[in-house]
Amino acid sequence: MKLARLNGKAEIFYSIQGEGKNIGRPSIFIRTSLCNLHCSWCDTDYTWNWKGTPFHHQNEALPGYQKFDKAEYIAELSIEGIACEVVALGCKNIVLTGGEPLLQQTDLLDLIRHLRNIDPGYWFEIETNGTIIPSAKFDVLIDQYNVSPKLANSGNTQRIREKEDAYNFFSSNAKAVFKFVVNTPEDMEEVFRLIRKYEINHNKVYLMPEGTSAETLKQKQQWLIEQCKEHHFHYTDRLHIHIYGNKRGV
Ligand SMILES: Nc1nc2[nH]cc(C(=O)O)c2c(=O)[nH]1
Ligand code: SF4
Ligand SMILES: [Mg+2]
Repeated sequence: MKLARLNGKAEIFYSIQGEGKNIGRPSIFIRTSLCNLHCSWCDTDYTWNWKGTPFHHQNEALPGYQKFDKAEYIAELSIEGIACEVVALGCKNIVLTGGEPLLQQTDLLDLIRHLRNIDPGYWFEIETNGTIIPSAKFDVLIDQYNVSPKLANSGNTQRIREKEDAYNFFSSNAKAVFKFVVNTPEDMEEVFRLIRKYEINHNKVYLMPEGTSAETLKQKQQWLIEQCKEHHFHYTDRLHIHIYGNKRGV
């Protein structure tokens, strides 16, 4: 399957879950390549912003930014190869992320089965943008969906970012929690519209500030926490940014 490539190696790393419901929990991250969305602030643009594509990313404003060479930034690995690295890292909590990992759900299904054959105690959570419905076979094997639906602030059109069937699937799935990436107070109007439309329980909602530096996260913390208190949402920070900064593979 196609994983993101980091320093010549597939991006599989051992860290702590930095966001959401399981924040702070030691976890192995498996980062798939490819995404069906193109968020302007995406911190993993090396999984989709290929040379020759028309997509825009905010880093294009920075001097020296270049779109990515697809062949260079994708690592093709076998299920056995990935499992071998995971076993060597020795942790049983696995975070499947991307990119959009559900684009490769057939391969992920094989990977989950393979690892559970080795040890039934493996835990699998998946970070998804909530636009793709998992198959019934995939659904029975996954332990938790961390659904991060994208808002207008991502730069994606509503048609591609808001898939009604997928929203309805996740909002009625007991294993799903929702993580909204919020940039300005104005974004909250859209969050409320989505929560009402898809009848998402406030107790399953996490609000996370957008940002790839401790300073940016801090600036948005105060008013976001007030929103959480008022509407009974959870606040989630991005712990790995505070600990490691905006680095890959952490
Ligand atoms: N430590 C850490 N926690 C994370 N939670 C979600 C991540 C992601 O990139 O999907 C992520 C990540 O990249 N690193
Ligand atoms: S959905 Fe996630 S991986 Fe895809 S472009 Fe947006 S932030 Fe990046
Ligand atoms: Mg990340």
